[in-house]
Amino acid sequence: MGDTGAMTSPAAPPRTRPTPELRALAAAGPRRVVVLGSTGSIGTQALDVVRAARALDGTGPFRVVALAAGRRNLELLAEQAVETRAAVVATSGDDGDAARLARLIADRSAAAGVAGYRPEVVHGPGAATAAAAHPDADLVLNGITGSIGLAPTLAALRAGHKLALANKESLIAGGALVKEAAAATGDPDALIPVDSEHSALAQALRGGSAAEVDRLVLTASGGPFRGRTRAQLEAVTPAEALRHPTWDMGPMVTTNSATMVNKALEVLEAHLLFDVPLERIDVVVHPQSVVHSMVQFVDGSTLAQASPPDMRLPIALGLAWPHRVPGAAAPCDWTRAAEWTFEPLDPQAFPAVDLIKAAGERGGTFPAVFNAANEEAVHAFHDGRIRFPAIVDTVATVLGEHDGAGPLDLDAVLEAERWARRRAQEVLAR
Ligand SMILES: NC(=O)C1=CN([C@@H]2O[C@H](COP(=O)(O)OP(=O)(O)OC[C@H]3O[C@@H](n4cnc5c(N)ncnc54)[C@H](OP(=O)(O)O)[C@@H]3O)[C@@H](O)[C@H]2O)C=CC1
Ligand SMILES: CC(=O)[C@@H](O)[C@H](O)COP(=O)(O)O
Ligand SMILES: [Mn+2]
Repeated sequence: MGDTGAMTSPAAPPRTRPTPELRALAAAGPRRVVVLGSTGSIGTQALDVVRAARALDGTGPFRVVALAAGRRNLELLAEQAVETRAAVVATSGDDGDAARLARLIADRSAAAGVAGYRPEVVHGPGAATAAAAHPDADLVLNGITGSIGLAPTLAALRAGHKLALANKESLIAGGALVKEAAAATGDPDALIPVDSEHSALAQALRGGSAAEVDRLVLTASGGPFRGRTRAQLEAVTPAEALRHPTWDMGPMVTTNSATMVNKALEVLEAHLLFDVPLERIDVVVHPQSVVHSMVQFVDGSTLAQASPPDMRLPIALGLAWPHRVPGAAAPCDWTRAAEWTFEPLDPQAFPAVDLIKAAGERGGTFPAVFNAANEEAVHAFHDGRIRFPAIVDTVATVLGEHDGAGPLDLDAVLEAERWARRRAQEVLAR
């Protein structure tokens, strides 16, 4: 067997020089960026990208104008604020959290010799949404987890900003609402995928016209339980579900990878982003996570995007789109033997992809219900209240009871989500 590990382990990205495109981006004034979910996996890697890009030429193509996070890691949020000198720092926490955050920022800025730095600290459930609409921003990176990211997603687009979207749940729940908000900006590049598969697809789609696209093929690592039967999945533990074979991510997306709900969400995400019908979107299991997805064209040609698993690449491309950031991540080492394998998904053990295709065909609020029920079930699994297969079973039960008729507006989505969460809790308690 080839040495797959050597090709896939993220090494330090190579040091390099800015391209003329990136210089032009910086010369036009750096892209002013809001990072939502800055203390999480996507958020911290986004700040790595900003820092590394600055090191390319001393100034850099990005400037952080606002940061937003929850309330769990105010120390890190304060540290990030002092490093980036963001004008606005948002926490979803309460008055006490905001006061503590302001104190942490004051202490750290004094220690860093920038005692005069006093950002506006905003807090509460609407804080990330306010940050997303910051008037000085050009681009918002949404790295929040869950459909709680929908309001910030809509706020960013409605403020006319570009949206680099990692928070796939907001596109799933908001669907046409998010697409309409993106279209209303008048910017064909308003909605930029950051999810690795969709970044790969966006890159491969540069290889032909929309009419020349035959199928989209999303790769899936298969997660920690690849090859298990449904019966074997009954005994798996939360700790095992959090042991992703190739990516280091937050707990929700990691658990979703284990159930294949992540791939299900991504199939619908691809349909919404690229307007390819669901029946022409496939999933293939590729355990090495080096080929991030593929576009098959009508002439039989397939274009794939390949790189060792490292989110800094799609994040950097998302921040600079349509330009590439030199040295964003290490490339494949083509001088060493490697093996890439592909195998079909087992729909009996992992029915989530089939389930979302049916929900996507029904449209309306069905996808929002799928996601909301899943979020509740994932928490129940980690609390030890249900076994692993019950996560997707719960989603199926709640979807089966949903009446999604009616126009799709924000109120309808929020009401459907509330219903789905309530109903999921009842099903989970059985
Ligand atoms: N991680 C990855 O490699 C990938 C992630 N994604 C997607 O990106 C999104 C983020 O994932 P990931 O970074 O792994 O998740 P994490 O759990 O690591 O991070 C989530 C971030 O969101 C913040 N947050 C939570 N609630 C709020 C709120 N109400 N307002 C503002 N911020 C909030 C958290 O802050 P706090 O810590 O204070 O709670 C944290 O900063 C998900 O949608 C995921 O599916 C997609 C592809 C790859
Ligand atoms: C890195 C990324 O984009 C994740 O969404 C990843 O795809 C998860 O891996 P799975 O292929 O196991 O879902
Ligand atoms: Mn992905």
